[in-house]
Amino acid sequence: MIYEEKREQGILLDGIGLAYGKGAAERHVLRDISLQLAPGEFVAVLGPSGCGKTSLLNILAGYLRPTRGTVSINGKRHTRPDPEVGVVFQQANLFPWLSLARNIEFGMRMQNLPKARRKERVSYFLELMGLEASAKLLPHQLSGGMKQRAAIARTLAAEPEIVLLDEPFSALDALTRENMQLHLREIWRKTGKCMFFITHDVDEALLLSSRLIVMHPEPGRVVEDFANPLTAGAEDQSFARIRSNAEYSTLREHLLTRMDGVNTFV
Ligand SMILES: Nc1ncnc2c1ncn2[C@@H]1O[C@H](COP(=O)(O)OP(=O)(O)OP(=O)(O)O)[C@@H](O)[C@H]1O
Repeated sequence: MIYEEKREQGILLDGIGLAYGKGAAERHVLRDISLQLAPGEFVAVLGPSGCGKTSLLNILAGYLRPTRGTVSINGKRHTRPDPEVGVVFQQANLFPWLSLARNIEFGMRMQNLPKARRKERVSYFLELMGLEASAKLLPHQLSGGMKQRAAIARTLAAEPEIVLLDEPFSALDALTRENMQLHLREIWRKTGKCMFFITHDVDEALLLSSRLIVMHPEPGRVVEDFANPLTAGAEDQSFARIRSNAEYSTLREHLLTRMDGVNTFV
């Protein structure tokens, strides 16, 4: 019984396959992807362009129906977008007519959470993101990094089971990006959410994740899935310290080869 309860926790992808098009135009984009994602995991997903990372994220989000297989969340079939899955995109996509605080509150309003609870959570996330002083500003008055922090706060405030992030920092400059990475790590540690984080940046994946997944294309499939030894039990280490770990460059090279050398490793 205990085993049953444990087995049902988290997100389960079972035999996911996806084809776009029909007949002669049919293209198999994902094949037989089975993954179990546990609460509290930070999963970085790497892979060459076109290997199906975003398609997989869209299936997890409930935006796209797989051709084969199922997605379940805590034992319940997941087939359409719902508040259990939060999504953060490359561009912040804030509502331009709402203040930063109102943007963060938006998902909670949709869920009809009581006003006092909404207020409390907006304050919590404004503080967590270091955005208290900007609560009343409109999106066009914010920097790129602030907008993306607000977008992450808006997603988390709706209390999803899992947060899907599709290259959320790729539009930011290097300094803002590193700040955002630190913020995200802090938020992940404080909230204990499962993060499913797509990136092209091997360093970002190594610094942030607790688990690393590499996909290969045609059709998209998982070819590597392992716990990140650099961050295990060291989540509060500085990035410089993680980078100075003797294993860092070996692992980095390995991932780069796996991402690049698709033909060598198939
Ligand atoms: N709506 C669609 N119709 C047909 N083909 C599609 C569609 N969306 C994606 N594809 C194709 O599916 C494959 C996987 O695309 P996807 O965007 O999931 O890959 P990706 O790994 O996220 O790529 P990138 O890293 O460049 O964002 C690509 O070959 C793409 O051209």
